[in-house]
Amino acid sequence: MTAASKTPPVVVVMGVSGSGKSTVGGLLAERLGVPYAEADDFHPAANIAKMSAGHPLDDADRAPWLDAIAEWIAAHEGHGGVVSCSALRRRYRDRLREAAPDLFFLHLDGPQELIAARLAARMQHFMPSGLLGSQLDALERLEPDESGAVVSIEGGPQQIAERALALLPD
Ligand SMILES: Nc1ncnc2c1ncn2[C@@H]1O[C@H](COP(=O)(O)OP(=O)(O)OP(=O)(O)O)[C@@H](O)[C@H]1O
Ligand SMILES: O=C(O)[C@H](O)[C@@H](O)[C@H](O)[C@H](O)CO
Repeated sequence: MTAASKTPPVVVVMGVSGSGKSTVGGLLAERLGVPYAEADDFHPAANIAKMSAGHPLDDADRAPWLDAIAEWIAAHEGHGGVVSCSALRRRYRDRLREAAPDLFFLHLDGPQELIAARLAARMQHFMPSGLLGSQLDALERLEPDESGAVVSIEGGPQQIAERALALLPD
């Protein structure tokens, strides 16, 4: 198969709030020439209200949100796409893989202090930086049988996107 005829992957850019999913996900989609979706756009209004009020989501809150993201993923399988989605727990990723078994997860990972500093500097976003602790508590890292890779969030967005591109499957 030539490179040109290769099917582009569907990639989930995962990680805790403030790890740079939206920033890097958008750049990655641009570089791959595939559609991009922001997982926050799939939340029911009640979820946004809950997080805005400083409360972490639970599994039940996340279920309809994951269903909607899974639908987007299924529609893009075979064509390619990038979606930013925290996908913190293994069972959330299992849910998304039901839509596309070959889904590739890029986990944006870095020191808590760096993420906290980026959140503190972020303006006009509904997610309170105080929820970072609960996000880190919920995080279950990629397991060896999961298709994916860990990307360091050190450096600038373009540098991280380059790093991420190099980790995508051939
Ligand atoms: N590599 C970087 N260097 C400096 N600042 C960055 C970098 N990546 C992202 N940022 C900034 O850090 C903040 C968090 O990034 P971003 O919103 O992309 O994270 P996120 O994981 O999508 O967060 P959330 O899940 O809460 O939506 C933003 O203000 C963004 O501009
Ligand atoms: O699983 C979750 O708790 C949510 O997806 C959060 O991660 C937020 O949506 C996001 O981080 C805020 O932008």
